Amino acid sequence: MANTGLEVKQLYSDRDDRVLFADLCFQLRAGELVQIAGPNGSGKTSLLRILAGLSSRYEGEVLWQGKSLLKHRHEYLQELLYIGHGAGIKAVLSPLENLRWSCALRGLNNNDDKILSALAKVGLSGFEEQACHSLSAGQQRRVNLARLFCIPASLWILDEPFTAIDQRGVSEIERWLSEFVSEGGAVLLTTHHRLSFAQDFKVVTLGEVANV
Ligand SMILES: Nc1ncnc2c1ncn2[C@@H]1O[C@H](COP(=O)(O)OP(=O)(O)OP(=O)(O)O)[C@@H](O)[C@H]1O
Repeated sequence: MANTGLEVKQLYSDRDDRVLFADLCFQLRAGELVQIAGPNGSGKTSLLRILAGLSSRYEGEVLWQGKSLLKHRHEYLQELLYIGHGAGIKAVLSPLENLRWSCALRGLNNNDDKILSALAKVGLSGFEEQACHSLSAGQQRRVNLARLFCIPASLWILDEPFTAIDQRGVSEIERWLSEFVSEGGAVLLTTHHRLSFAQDFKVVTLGEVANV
């Protein structure tokens, strides 16, 4: 099959002599969502960073559309939208400026109409030109999430996308994920929240770590 999405084959990674995961195998196809689950410190963020092309601390293979991520990194990154668990925005810039910057990194210039409609979609109408440091934690998170709607991608990798988001916002994000998947997008995410998702989805659970 030509379009095989993301394939993780026999992935191994460790930190400070502690194995985070070994022989990890799973596949994420177009039109699917996979949740990476596991307790604090089990390696979810480490895995997502590897799959976002930000870390090479691993052994094994990661393929996108059947091609090695290592050999076709640039091509892969053009199709990927990664939102990490940090704020991911520059506090001194406004939402509009932050998103202009994100879009420009993908070669998308003169994209203000799309950016403004993305900001409206995430509930930030009226805050477009206010410095991000003066926004609430949830609003800052929403600035980051607005990237979903102004940067085209076929794979979303999202690390704790619901952090700091209110209850209504969580349902909205779940709906956005569901719509993206229905349109053939692929989503890989971590969350400690119990996902309420319209379609079936897979859960890949990373190993237990010390109980606290
Ligand atoms: N930059 C780093 N330097 C050293 N150790 C690190 C670093 N980043 C992560 N680790 C270690 O790797 C392990 C896995 O961390 P990771 O952030 O991937 O876990 P996680 O499953 O995402 O946790 P959480 O649910 O708390 O977000 C932890 O033991 C952590 O201490």
